[in-house]
Order: sequence, then C-alpha cells, then structure tokens
Amino acid sequence: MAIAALGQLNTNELPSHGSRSVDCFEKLEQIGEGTYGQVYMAREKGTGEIVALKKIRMENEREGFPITAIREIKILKRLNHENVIKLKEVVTSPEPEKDEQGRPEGNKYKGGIYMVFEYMDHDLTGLADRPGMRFSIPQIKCYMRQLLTGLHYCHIYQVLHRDIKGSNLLIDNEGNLKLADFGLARLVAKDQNANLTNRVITLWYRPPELLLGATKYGPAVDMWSVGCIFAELLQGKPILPGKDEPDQLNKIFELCGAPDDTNWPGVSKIPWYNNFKPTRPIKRRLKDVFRHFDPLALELLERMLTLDPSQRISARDALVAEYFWADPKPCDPKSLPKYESSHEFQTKKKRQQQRQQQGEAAKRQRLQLPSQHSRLPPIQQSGQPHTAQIRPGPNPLMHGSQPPVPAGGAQVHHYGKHHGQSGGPNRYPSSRGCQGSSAVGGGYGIGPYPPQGRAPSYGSSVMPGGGPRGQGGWGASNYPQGGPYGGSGPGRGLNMKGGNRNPQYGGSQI
Ligand SMILES: Nc1ncnc2c1ncn2[C@@H]1O[C@H](COP(=O)(O)OP(=O)(O)OP(=O)(O)O)[C@@H](O)[C@H]1O
Repeated sequence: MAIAALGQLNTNELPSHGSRSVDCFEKLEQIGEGTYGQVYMAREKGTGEIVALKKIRMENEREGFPITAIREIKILKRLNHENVIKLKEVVTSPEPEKDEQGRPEGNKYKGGIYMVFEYMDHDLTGLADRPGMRFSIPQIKCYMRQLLTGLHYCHIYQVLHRDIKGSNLLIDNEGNLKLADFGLARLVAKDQNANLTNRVITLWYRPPELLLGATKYGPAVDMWSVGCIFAELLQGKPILPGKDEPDQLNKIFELCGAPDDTNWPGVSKIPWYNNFKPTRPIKRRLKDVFRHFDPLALELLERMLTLDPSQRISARDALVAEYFWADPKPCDPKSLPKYESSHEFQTKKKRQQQRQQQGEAAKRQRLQLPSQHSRLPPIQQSGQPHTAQIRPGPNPLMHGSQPPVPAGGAQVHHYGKHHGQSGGPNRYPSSRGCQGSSAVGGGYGIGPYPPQGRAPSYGSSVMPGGGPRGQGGWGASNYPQGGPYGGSGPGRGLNMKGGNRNPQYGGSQI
C-alpha cells in the first residue's frame, strides 16, 4: 500500500486494502464540533506532526457514508491552493470505536472515518472572540485579501463553497488564512443549468436570492457571505443576525433596500418573491448605516452586498478594488501577532463554563452560603464586545507588494449568468467504495453566535405576514411550507447551519 509522504497528497494511488489507521495519531484535544462531526487536534505518532482530525459523523446515517463527506473529499482533492485547507489523507478506525468511558459507540458502521487536515491555530470567529481582541485595518485587509484569493481560486475551479462564515475561515500563527469546511460545497459547470438547493449557507450569511427561493445560482452567493464577513470585521459584530428566514430577508431589505424589477431585473420571477415582497418601499441604507467606514471600504462593501447577484462584484474584481491598494496597505501575514490557539468551539465552551459558574455563584448568593464561597475569585468575563472602532495594530508592517491580480485582467466582472450542474448525488460511490480510500489533493466580541442571541438591528418587520415568528424554524406563515426542500429551519444546530447539511442520496437538488 502506498502511503502519502508527510505533507504530500496521495491523490491517485488509493490503497487497495484500506487506508492508514487512526491509531497512527494521538488525539490531543477536541477543537471543533460541527453538524458533521468532531474535530480534534492530534499528533502523528511517527513524525510528531500536529494535524487536525475531523471525524465523519456516521451515527445518523441510514444511507451509509454521508454524501457531504464524499463531496468534501472529492472537492478538496481538486483544490490545491495556499488559501484553501489541505486534506492530507483519510484514515479509518477499523474496530468499533469507544466513547470516553470505554464503551463501544453505537453507530451502525462499526468503524470511524477521519479526514486528516493540516492543523490551523484559529478560526476567525474564535480569534475575533478573544477578550479584548481588535483587528487593525491592515490586518482586516490582509485577511480579506486572502479570503478573496482562496475564493477566487475555488470559483475558477467551478467550486461554490456555500458556507462562508467566520468559523470556516482558519488562520495559522503565520497569519495565513485558509478556507475550510467544504461539506456544503458544490461543483458547478458553467454550461450546465441544473437546479441547486437554496437551503445552504448559514442564515446570517445567506444571500437574498437563496432566501427568495432561487435554485439557479453561481459564485455570487459566496460573495454575499464575504460582504457580510467584511462588514462584520469592520463593525465588530455580525451585521445581519436574522432569527429565521423571513427575519433574515427583513433585515436585508432594511439595510439594502427592497428588491424590485428595476434594481434587480427578474427578481419578481424568483419563486417566493411574491410571498416576501415588502408592502412599502424601503430605501437602501447601507451608506448611512456604515457611514463611519472608510469610503473605499464602503464602496467595496456596496458592491459585495448588491441585491442583484448578476451585478454583485466577483472575487476577482474585489481583489483589484482600490481598497486593497490604498493606505494603510494590507499587512504581511507574517507580521501579525501570534495568539494562543482559539477555535469557536473552545471559546464557546469557555463561555458556557463561565456562565455556569456565574449561575452557581448567583445561586449560592441566593442561598447565602457560608463565607468559604465568598472567597472564590471573581468570575472572569470573556468575550467583551468589540467596539466599532478599529485601531491600527501594534505592528502594522505594510505589505509592499500589490494585491494579486487574478488571471484575465482587471476588467469589471460580474456574475451575469447562473450556473448549475446536472448529475445528482447518485454519481457518488457507495460507502463501500469509499472505505479505505485516501483522499488528497489538492470586532466581534459576540463570538459564537448564540442562536437568536441578538436583538434585530434594523427596525421593524417589513414582511407582509408580520415578520418572524417562532425560533429557528420556518417562522412566518407566508414562508413556503413544505417546499421542495422540506425539512428543518436555519436554527438547527449551534451555528444556525443552513439547510441540507446531509442531503441523502436521491435528492434532486443539492
Ligand atoms: N484543519 C483544522 N485545523 C484546526 N481547526 C480546525 C480544522 N478544521 C476544522 N477546525 C475547527 O473545527 C471547527 C469545525 O470544523 P468544520 O467546520 O470543518 O466542521 P463541521 O462539522 O462542518 O462544522 P460546522 O457544522 O460548524 O460547519 C472549525 O470551526 C474549526 O474551529
């Protein structure tokens, strides 16, 4: 069996009788918990190399190996770029796995499957959520430029990420930012025109066309999410924290204006437009709401948060925007300060512990327990909210070089066309076919997004049905129920994950 050399990708030579065992790694600490599975920091026993192990969740899989994992592996094998996370290999645990108490875990598949990634010290949400954390403008420019470079690369290779958000942007202590979590990603050929699901992208970062029910879309969906991240970095908190889909649309309209056939030709033909078209005119207020931003930042943001996807700026054009050329320039990633590792999962856990301690302290106080308790140290508060103010960083080394100009010149480039790809999930191999394959290739302060954790920032509801109702579901009565995608609402899971995280084989739109 051929095993990939350390740091190399074993793309073509799949082992004939299984991949390496997870026993080649020593798990050190859990660093992530997603819809998809747990993520661990681990050490390769032979070499001492630190990696991230992402366990593929199998417990709920009736149909064998999850399609999202197959897709993530398949897509990551295609991609090889410094701003895209590297999948080093896939390893298995052939024996039934044990839980922390040593009991066998009850999944149907009697082994475990892990993706092995290069290890990254932080995710953007975890990093931003560190107490007292402030990103400087050169630092924001540096991260944004890397995000756009990675995304531009994906789009060139016809990959839509479909889940751009802070916790999926990984950062190492060299200041490198990489796109991760391709579990919702999709390959789309330009010349194909298949329907895709609109139940993707975490709610707060989901573009209006998906919320209105579009099933033909392209890379512009990712650019909306990038706009939300950009504004969030500058503002210090998420800018569109909707409670559910109708509320999300409501917030978008209040900020970006109401869509109509003038500012977005064809919008009235999108399936759910009539259910949601506002009953009164709403002006775009983006310039006003973010008037304190640098004018060049605002200009770029305007082009990212453009309602009409065909007029939204592409990653390629964003990279050559004047914002990245003007002073202060993006800093050199290596000049960025090094921080202790911070992942969203860890900061969230710390905060939970603190809340628990606070609760216990309050309870004790109420019960007037003896003085032993009053000697306990005061509970530390973490995750102080960022202010909107951005100060220059402590060491804003200017980046001498110009922003990378992607191939094809600097012509203005929008997403004029919707793309799609035919060919459903049945193209993917069954679980047996996957087994044993090595895959290779290729100012917050609010932090870990408490579900429905924040008050709406943009005024009243404009929804004809009176706006959001209920929590984390298809709240408003006029939101299509039992539509083509059925199922759960956006509040599922801790991260308000979008829709079909684990679409089963046979679904028509993915
Ligand atoms: N290569 C890595 N290095 C370090 N940390 C990682 C790595 N990959 C993932 N993580 C951590 O684990 C978290 C979850 O990973 P990932 O998003 O890939 O899993 P997921 O199950 O798809 O999660 P979600 O449902 O939140 O999208 C990330 O936010 C990050 O903090």
